[in-house]
Amino acid sequence: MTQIIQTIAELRALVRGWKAAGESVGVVPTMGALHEGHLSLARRARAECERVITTIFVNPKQFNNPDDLKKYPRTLEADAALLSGVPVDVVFAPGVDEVYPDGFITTVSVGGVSEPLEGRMRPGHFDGVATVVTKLFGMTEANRGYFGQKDWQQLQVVLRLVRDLNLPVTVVGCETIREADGLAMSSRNVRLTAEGRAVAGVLYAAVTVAADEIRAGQSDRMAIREAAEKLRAAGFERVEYIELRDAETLMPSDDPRRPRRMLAAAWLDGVRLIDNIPV
Ligand SMILES: Nc1ncnc2c1ncn2[C@@H]1O[C@H](COP(=O)(O)OP(=O)(O)OP(=O)(O)O)[C@@H](O)[C@H]1O
Ligand SMILES: CC(C)(CO)[C@@H](O)C(=O)[O-]
Ligand code: BAL
Repeated sequence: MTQIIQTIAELRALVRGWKAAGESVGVVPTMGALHEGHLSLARRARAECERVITTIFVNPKQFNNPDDLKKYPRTLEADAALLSGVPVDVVFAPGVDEVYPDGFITTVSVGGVSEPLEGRMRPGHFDGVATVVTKLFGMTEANRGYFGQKDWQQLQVVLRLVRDLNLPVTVVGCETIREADGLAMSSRNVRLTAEGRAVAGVLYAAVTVAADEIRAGQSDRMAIREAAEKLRAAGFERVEYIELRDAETLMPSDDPRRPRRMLAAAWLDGVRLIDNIPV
């Protein structure tokens, strides 16, 4: 049976019982509006941990754009129903005041890997993510934390955070789940118009071709320029970035011996889509 819990005190009491019985705990942090991508994380946690907590919290501290926060889909009942099908043990859905009570002043800020790409386009975003993820690890006492590769830079930030602060949690990066046309599943996809949705798969297709070309020896710049042109031709109104980076540090990389990643962000229909693939 999946239980919905909204207070930290109740969550702690439950976790204390599990830990006393020697059970392992997995946490799947989300902002709700769940889709198959989230459920794949929850199923992996279910397979690997004795107890599973999915957190649903639209974290105001990681939104640099107030309109984005206001428009973020909120579907708690439907989310809880999907999670009871996994099933997870607990849906932890605290209110904003529970997570950030009066007087809250601490910020966790990861340097380096937080700075480029998403960090540059969304100032303060990764401080908000690092702060809330640190709190969620503390509240849930999780042994394992599950994160999607769709948010590749976020995954690297969390890995760095856990290493730097010696947090007793293993971070598990899970494969990106895609729609049939390659579009990475994302809660924000519901905001696309039918016309936008029909061309959104071009983002994944264009970076896939660029990565193939780079592997075949074409210059990075040329391959990336072609990908950006394909997006504009398909109707994307703005390409924020398409970059080839070191997969771990997210710094520019022309060393093919290190794992590299192509990462992209582009606007379609007023919706900001992101994607990334290995090169
Ligand atoms: N398509 C996906 N495949 C795998 N993991 C995913 C996918 N989409 C989201 N996740 C992961 O689920 C977790 C929660 O993400 P979040 O609630 O922000 O959902 P989202 O769909 O990414 O929403 P957003 O529109 O904010 O990007 C994150 O670790 C994220 O990487
Ligand atoms: C990890 C996370 C739940 C922290 O708010 C969020 O950034 C997300 O949904 O990816
Ligand atoms: N999915 C990552 C969290 C965010 O976009 O705010």
